[in-house]
Amino acid sequence: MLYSTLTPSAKRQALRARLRSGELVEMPGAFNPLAARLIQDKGFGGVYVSGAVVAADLGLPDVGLTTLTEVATRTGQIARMTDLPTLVDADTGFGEAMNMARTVQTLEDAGVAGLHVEDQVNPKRCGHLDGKQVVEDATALQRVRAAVQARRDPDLLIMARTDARAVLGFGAALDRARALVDAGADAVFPEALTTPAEFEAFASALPVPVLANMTEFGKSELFTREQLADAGVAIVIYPVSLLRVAMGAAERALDALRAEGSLRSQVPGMQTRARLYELLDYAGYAAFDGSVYDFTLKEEP
Ligand SMILES: C[C@](O)(C(=O)O)[C@H](CC(=O)O)C(=O)O
Ligand SMILES: [Mg+2]
Repeated sequence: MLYSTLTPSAKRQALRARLRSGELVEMPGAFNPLAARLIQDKGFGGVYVSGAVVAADLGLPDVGLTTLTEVATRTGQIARMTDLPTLVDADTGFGEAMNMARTVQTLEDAGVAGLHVEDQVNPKRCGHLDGKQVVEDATALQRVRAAVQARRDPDLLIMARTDARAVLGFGAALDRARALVDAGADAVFPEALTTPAEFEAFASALPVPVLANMTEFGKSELFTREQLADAGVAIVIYPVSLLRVAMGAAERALDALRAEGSLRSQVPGMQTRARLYELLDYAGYAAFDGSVYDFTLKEEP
């Protein structure tokens, strides 16, 4: 009950150990704190907090409109719900060097195990859309140096994302990734690579873990965990997937309600009350103090 049983520092150490083991870490994106619980329950290695999802949740496009406070608040709510390490999308750091320093410390306080900062020009956009731009080398490196310098916990994973592949080409993206690692990045997120061979080239050329972004409807095909592990990828994120699944289901249910006048036909696809209570650990609360809340369940159909 009340969730995370581990300190942020223990989760950071666990992520680092897991990365050292060489085993691929799969991180579905949690669109809310409860989803983080589900991700843990299903045996995944980490939870991702997507900038696109935080924005979409607020009804905003992913074009740098969300504020550090909004992202950090949501991230803290998600991270405290799970014992898994949380990796958060820090976009471009919400400004340049000084803002980056504040961003890192604020997200560190929110309990994340790691964060990624990218080299897009502001206003940023989804890395799988056309027309994005990247900053000069000097600015990109300064962002990473500022992030690394600002962290207080040396185990906080600072990941550099480069969007250069789609803008400057493969070779330039790899050069930039090498420079970002020299600037202190603990891991690299090469955005919008197109083939497993490209992931393999990054993973073998860089001395740090490499992340693959398996976002749907983007520029990368949806490679399997085996393909990514064979390519030497260390972390895979499914950033917006659960939001897409949930919103797809919500839309179908609303259509059914319009058409049928009740949700009866939709009940078999719903998470049951019992399963919801299990995820929320009602039993733990009742055991902690039965006088605070006692509950009984009706039989599920
Ligand atoms: C990973 C990403 O940065 C995110 O915010 O989740 C997005 C995902 C998406 O828009 O599909 C991205 O830029 O790839
Ligand atoms: Mg993003």
